[in-house]
Amino acid sequence: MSNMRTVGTAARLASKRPFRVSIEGNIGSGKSTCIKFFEKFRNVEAHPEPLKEWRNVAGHNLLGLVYSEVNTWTFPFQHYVHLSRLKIQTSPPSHADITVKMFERSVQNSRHCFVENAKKQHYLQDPEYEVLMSWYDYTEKNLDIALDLIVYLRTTPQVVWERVMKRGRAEESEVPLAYLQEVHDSYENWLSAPDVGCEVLTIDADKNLDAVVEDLERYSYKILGGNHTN
Ligand SMILES: Nc1ncnc2c1ncn2[C@@H]1O[C@H](COP(=O)(O)OP(=O)(O)OP(=O)(O)O)[C@@H](O)[C@H]1O
Ligand SMILES: Nc1nc(=O)c2ncn([C@H]3C[C@H](O)[C@@H](CO)O3)c2[nH]1
Repeated sequence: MSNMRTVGTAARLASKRPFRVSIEGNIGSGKSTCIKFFEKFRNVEAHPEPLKEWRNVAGHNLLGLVYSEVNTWTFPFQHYVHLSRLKIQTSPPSHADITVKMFERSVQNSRHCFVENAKKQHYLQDPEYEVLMSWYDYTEKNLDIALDLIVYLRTTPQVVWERVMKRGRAEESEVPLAYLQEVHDSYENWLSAPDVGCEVLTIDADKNLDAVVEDLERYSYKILGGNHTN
């Protein structure tokens, strides 16, 4: 992991790219809420998840389709998620004094979390999985998508399921607790491994909003790259 981190840091220093932070967590864990908290900093460029894009791909709501027919639409949906995340993660900063680029989930998340789960649950056929892996391998070898920090909003499936049902996004209205358990387990497998490739700051996001905001405040120096030499 330290070598991966060195590579990432070296790439950042060489290209003087901003500090890259991915806000990670289950559906309904509070990522958008976290992004909104940091948007107020002038030197931060924050990117929420491109839901609008996923809901209108030449008039097709891919997000709705993947929830309605998961076996048919996971493969195309993961392709489009890859494209949209790649655009966010590799685009240059919007102006010169941006020193932190923050986004909701990442290319690494798709590969190590959602696509791994889709393979495990057979939402993807093996050949489809291998095609996606070829994309990820090429991307990681040829583009600088390295992350400097992951903020993991860790939750329990029951808590986020209640939030998702209360929030009431149309596409997610039928999401079973079991699916949130799958996504949770995929996150845990990914972020508890020794070779994530960057530091992981875990925050207990089961807590109420005020308590989580207090933690974001407490860790904001670190989340905004304070401990890294720019
Ligand atoms: N700590 C919290 N306590 C209670 N409710 C919360 C908390 N954090 C977020 N919420 C609420 O839960 C819902 C989900 O929050 P949010 O949209 O930030 O999650 P998210 O991680 O962005 O979800 P998704 O992955 O689906 O985009 C929202 O209605 C939000 O107001
Ligand atoms: N299948 C699948 N693969 C992904 O890579 C992925 N990334 C996000 N999402 C879903 C979760 C929320 O419903 C909604 C907003 O996070 O989009 C995904 N679903």
